[in-house]
Order: sequence, then structure tokens, then C-alpha cells
Amino acid sequence: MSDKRDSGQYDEALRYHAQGKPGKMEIIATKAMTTQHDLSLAYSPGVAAPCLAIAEDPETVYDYTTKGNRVAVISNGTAVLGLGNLGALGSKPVMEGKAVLFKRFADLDCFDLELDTEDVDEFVNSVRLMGPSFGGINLEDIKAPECFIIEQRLRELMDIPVFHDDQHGTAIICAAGLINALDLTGRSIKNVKVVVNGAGAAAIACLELIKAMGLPHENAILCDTKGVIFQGREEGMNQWKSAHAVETEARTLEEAMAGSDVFLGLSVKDAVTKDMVKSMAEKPIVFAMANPDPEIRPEEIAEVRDDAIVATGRSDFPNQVNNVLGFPYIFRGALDVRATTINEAMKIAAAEALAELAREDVPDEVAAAYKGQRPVYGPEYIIPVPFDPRLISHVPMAVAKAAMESGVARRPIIDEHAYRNELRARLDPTAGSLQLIMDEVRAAPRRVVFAEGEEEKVIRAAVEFQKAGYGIPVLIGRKDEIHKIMNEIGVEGANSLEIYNASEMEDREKYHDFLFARLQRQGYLFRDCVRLVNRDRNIFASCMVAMGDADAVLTGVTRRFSVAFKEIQKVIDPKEGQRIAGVSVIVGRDRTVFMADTTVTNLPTAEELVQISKEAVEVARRLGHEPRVALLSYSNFGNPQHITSDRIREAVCLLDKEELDFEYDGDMSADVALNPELMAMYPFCRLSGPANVLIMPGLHSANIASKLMSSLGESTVIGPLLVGLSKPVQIVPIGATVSDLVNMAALAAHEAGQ
Ligand SMILES: NC(=O)C1=CN([C@@H]2O[C@H](COP(=O)(O)OP(=O)(O)OC[C@H]3O[C@@H](n4cnc5c(N)ncnc54)[C@H](OP(=O)(O)O)[C@@H]3O)[C@@H](O)[C@H]2O)C=CC1
Ligand SMILES: CC(=O)C(=O)O
Ligand SMILES: [Mg+2]
Repeated sequence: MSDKRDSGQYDEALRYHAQGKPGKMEIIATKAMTTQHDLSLAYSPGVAAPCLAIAEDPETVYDYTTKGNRVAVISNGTAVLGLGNLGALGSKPVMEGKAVLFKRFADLDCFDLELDTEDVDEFVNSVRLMGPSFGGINLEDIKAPECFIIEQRLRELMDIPVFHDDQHGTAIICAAGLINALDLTGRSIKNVKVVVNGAGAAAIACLELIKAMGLPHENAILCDTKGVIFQGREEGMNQWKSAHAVETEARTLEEAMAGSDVFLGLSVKDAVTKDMVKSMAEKPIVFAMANPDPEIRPEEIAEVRDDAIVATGRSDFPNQVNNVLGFPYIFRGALDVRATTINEAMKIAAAEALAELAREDVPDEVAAAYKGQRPVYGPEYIIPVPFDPRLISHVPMAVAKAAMESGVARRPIIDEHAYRNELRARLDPTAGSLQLIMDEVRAAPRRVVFAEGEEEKVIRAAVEFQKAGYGIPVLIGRKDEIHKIMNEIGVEGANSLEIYNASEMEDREKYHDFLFARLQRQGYLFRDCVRLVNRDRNIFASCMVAMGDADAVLTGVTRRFSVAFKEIQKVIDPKEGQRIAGVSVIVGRDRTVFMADTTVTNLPTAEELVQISKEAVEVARRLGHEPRVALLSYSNFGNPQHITSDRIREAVCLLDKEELDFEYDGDMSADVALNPELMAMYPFCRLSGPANVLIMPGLHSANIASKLMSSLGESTVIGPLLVGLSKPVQIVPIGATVSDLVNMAALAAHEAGQ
């Protein structure tokens, strides 16, 4: 544990969990709760109606309550990841984490429940009594062998799916990866020699599933802390281990691994040595799945074998075999058909669906999930990544179908096509796309200049930017001052940051000459340019980027936008034929909307509105959205007629004259643009659905609207992103947080790579 505390991420993770509302989730009402009338429906007396309806027909609980979309993630904290018994409280961050992953990947709402007991009967009873509240129960991080008994008993007692994720979730993903690894190495499961390290919940479930897939009993050796589980061993045994005991001479993991084809690690960090991997058969398959640190790191394997197929439980190496690929989608499929259980057929269907997906060509719109690299089925790509947007329609569909075919679905799917669309619509692509952008940045790190290098939050952001692997942060400021602030705030890494002070930089003359060449005919003398470079950090930072000494600039926390923007424009031009604009990305609860221009042009002309629309469309596409553009006004399609809407209608006419590959229409009001029912009152409207790109009629309305959204709404506003400059520059709002700064710096770095 102490080495975890020393690791660079430890403090960052603590801050992440503590900032704002502590923890990672909250409850949000889905119905109006504003007036007395609303309350009389939500609660007494109105609430009596659904109560009576459900009492009369229990199945209607799915119509009137959250049960059908609600999963409980339940633990007692006895086997928290690979960290051991941290107790119920100690497990809560992991359980909250699982709950938000359910939401993020499959739009399922979860409660995390940490039960303060190691007594099997108490645990079973507590969960059983909670059955009516949930559509499914996900048991998590409960140590073996108690987990086997708990799950078995609850499955018998409850009429909803009960699934111990560390057992079956892991087994499903491991099986999917193994199907493909065997295929790639030309082996059959029927004659490989397998060693499994760890004989707990995850390991035993994996072994059972791969035996069910055809691995002969005598071909697998299971090991635990006492070494090989051989026939006749008595120490540290239980009935679940005994079931996998074999006759063998091997007594240690080292002996078991010699000559083996497959290693499955579900034990603890560093349990495997390089020599052990060296002793394995040709083209060994090594799945080191202990979390958070694997049994052996992939780079250590690479030192001794160049023919191995390697997987870990982590996202920062290729081939992540982690149950996050399974549990959201398995429960989604099971709950959508109101399955009474998650049976073997459903598990195998999930494993096969995952394995198949990795063999399919990666289409354009999915390539971003793979850092733009369009992976090809092979040793480095045996399993899809958790951010693959195909998972949401592929895996639940397979699980739901298997539930129907095996007779456990209480509400079968009638229209497969409609169900697939419904699944797709559950994911807003923004979060995924942002993550993918960050992954791409990590794959090709850049030098980003943090122009306000003496600001505390800028320093924190620069350090986090570097730790996240996005690139090299370059801070502009006085070295002594920056080091002093770092000491005061206890941030480490001073030596790894690049710090430049304009007035001390050796070859700053090149920036003086460069700026003078640009500004001499705008009334600036050489000495003015020298002063600007030496004294103005935005100018100096922009010169660095303009002259290729860095890739992007981040600024904005100390000066108003208009001031910083003016300074930057002295150094950096717009892209040829383009207009500089600000695009705010408004990530709401159920959709993302792009709003432009929120920063630059006061009252855009019709021609400028056209350019702004195109810039905003590009940003929307970059973040994974197919744009539907609404040119906003207070009027709808000419009513009321007023001179202030003329520009908007004219812009639509100008767009009509071009051949464009996106939908647009206007003039229209924001509610018509966003609400399909209101839009239906204008059947001629050319948008095929609610608008997701809002082109605002003026800076005042755009700026006010985006700030209202971030202050009042339940939305997160990213940006505004400055687009249209020939070099990437982002100017954050003065109130930007450290996370905002890191994200904007990463987005600027990404733009540098375009
Ligand atoms: N990648 C993924 O998706 C998942 C990974 N895991 C990881 O698998 C590991 C086990 O989790 P889980 O099964 O839930 O935990 P359990 O507590 O149920 O089992 C742990 C097992 O590991 C064994 N073990 C501990 N240390 C060693 C060692 N040095 N050598 C050999 N065996 C050892 C224990 O042996 P003994 O019986 O002798 O005590 C026990 O059998 C954890 O690291 C966890 O993070 C779990 C689920 C999913
Ligand atoms: C991933 C997971 O569930 C575990 O490591 O326990
Ligand atoms: Mg777990």
C-alpha cells in the first residue's frame, strides 16, 4: 500500500474524489418537482395511485418506478481489487466507481451498498430483503470462498439477476480474450496447458468457464499462496479449490509455468517473474489481470519474450481484460428483457459477442476509440477497448437474445432493429470522444505553453498535464517564483517542468525580429516589439508557438478574454479563409449541444454566420456528433418578421447556395430547435431531429446563454474552444478550474496534431 501512496497519482486521485461534492455521484429527479402540484403527484396524495396499481399488479412496478433500470452494487469489502480486505467503508470508492461505470457505459442507474458484515447469513439476508428495490444485483469484491456461497444462495432466493462480477464478469472477458488469443496462435482450447494463479473468486470462475468451453480438467494447474493445488494437498484448501486439484509433480508456480501455453493471473501484483515467463512454451499467452497492478508488467515480459500475447486489467496497456467490458452491457441486456437470472447461455453469448467484435473491421466512426490507429485483429488487439461505441449495441443485444432463447426473459424484444437503436441512443458520444481525444494526445504528446506560469492553478494544471502523459508543459514565468509556489502548495516535479522567462531567454531576439516583421506596418517600432515579447507572456508564448518552439498555448486565467485575444492576434493569424470563433460544448444530462460563436464576433453578418456554422460543425464532428445546425433567433421561419432576424434568414439562403454535408435550418427559436414536439409544428423543417449545433445571432445572447447553462443548468460547459486560428491557442475563462485547464490544454495539444 505504501508504494501506492507514494505514486504520483495518489494525491491527484484524492483531490479528484474530494473536489466539489465528495464522491462520484448524486441523485437527480427525473420528474418536475417545482410546484405544490408536482409534489402532490410525486408524493402524497398522488403517489398512492402507482402504489395501488403495483399492489394489484406487481409487474407494473417496472412502469411506475426505477426498478427496471436500477442495479445495486453490493460489497462487504473483503477483497477490494487486489488490495485485500479493506472493509465495507474502504470499498466504497470502488463501488461508487462501478456504479458510475454502469451509468457511463450502459445508462443504468445504480446504488452502491457497502454491508458491514463478514457473516454469510447476515449478508445474504440483507441483500435478499432488498430485492424489491432493484432490477439486478451486482456483487463485488467479496472474497472467496464466501462469495461462492453468497451468490449461490441469493440466486436461489431472488427472482432478479444476481451476478458476482469478479467471478463471472471477469470470466466472460477473460474467455473472450482467450478465444482470440488461441485463434491467433493456432491453438485449440482442448490441448493447451493452462496455469491459473490465484484460487479465489475470479480465478475459479475463469477456470470453470474455460473448462466449460472445452479445456480438459487435467490440462489446468491452479495455484494460490501455498503454491500448486495438487491432489492430496490439505493446507489452505476449500471445496472450490479441491474441484480443480490435479495430479502433478509441480509444487510451485515456477514449476507449473515451465512449458505452459497460457497463464491467467488473478492474484496479486508481482506474483510472476521474468524467468517464469521465459520458461513458458512458444507464443505464450499471458493474461496478468490483478488490479490495480498486474502480476508482471508487459514491459518486463517484452524483455524476455517477443512472441507473447499479453493482456492486463489496465487501460494503459494494449488488451485490457477487465470486467468493465462486461458488467454494464450484461446487465443492460438482462434488464431490458426483465430476465430472472443471468445464466450460462447469456454469459457465453457475451463472451462470444466480445470476441467477435475484436475480429470485425473497425469502421471510421469507431477508429477514434483506438487512438485513431484503426487496430487490426492481432496480438495487440484481441479484445475491444471499453470506449468502443459498438459495445452498447452489440453485447446487450447478444445477452438479451440468449435470455430469450434460454427462456429466462419475461419481456422479450419484439423489434430487434428498434432495440438496437434504443441501445445506441443511450450513449452520448461526447464523453467517449473526449476520452478518445485524450488518448490520442497521450499517444502523440505535445509541448503546450502555459502562458500564466506563475499562477498556482496553472502550475497544478501543468503538473497534472504532464502526469497524465499529455506532453511537456512549458511554463512562462520566473523560475524561482514558480519553484517557490510549488514548494508552498506541495506540488512535486519542479525539475521536470520547462520554465522560460522571456527577459532571460538566450535567443529571444528571433522573436523580436519575428514580431517586428509582422507589426512594423501597424505603427510598432522595433523597441515596442522587444518590450511586447519581453514583458507580455501571451505574446511571448504565442511567438514560441508561431516559430515552432512549442505546439500550443493555454492562457486566460489572469486577463479578460478580449485582452488576451488581442495580444494573441498580434502574433497568430486566422487560418486562411476561416473565421475565428468560440464554440462552447454544453454537455447536458441527456445530450450535448454545441453553441457558437460565444466569444469573438459581436453581431455576425450573414456571411459570418455561415463561417461560424462551418467551424461549429467541425468541432461537433471532432467530438463524435453528426451535426444538425439551427440558426437561432427569437422568430421561427419568418414569424415574427423583424429586421433583427433578416441576417439569420439570409445566412440560411447563403448556406442553401453551397453543397454542404450537414443538416441546417433557421431562423428558429431555441425551444423549437431543441424540442421535437415543437419542431413537429413546422413539418417543413429540414432537421431530422433536435438541433445539436446552435448558431447564436449575436455574441451577447451566446455569451449569456452559455453562462446561464453553466450556472443554472445541470450541464457542464467545456470551453469555449477557440477555433479558426492557424496555431492552436485556447483562452480559458478567468474562473477555470485546474481540471478545466488540463482539459483545455489537452484539447489544444490535440488540435496541434490535426
Ligand atoms: N481484471 C479484472 O477484470 C479483474 C481482476 N481481478 C483481480 O484478481 C485478483 C483476485 O481477486 P478476487 O478473486 O476477487 O480475490 P479473492 O480474495 O477471492 O482471491 C484472491 C486469491 O489470490 C490468491 N493469492 C494472493 N496472493 C497470491 C500470491 N502471491 N500467489 C498466488 N496466489 C495468491 C489467494 O490465495 P489464497 O486462497 O491462498 O488466499 C486467493 O486465492 C485481484 O487482484 C483482483 O483485482 C478480479 C476481478 C476482475
Ligand atoms: C476489476 C475488478 O472488479 C477487480 O479488480 O476487482
Ligand atoms: Mg472487483
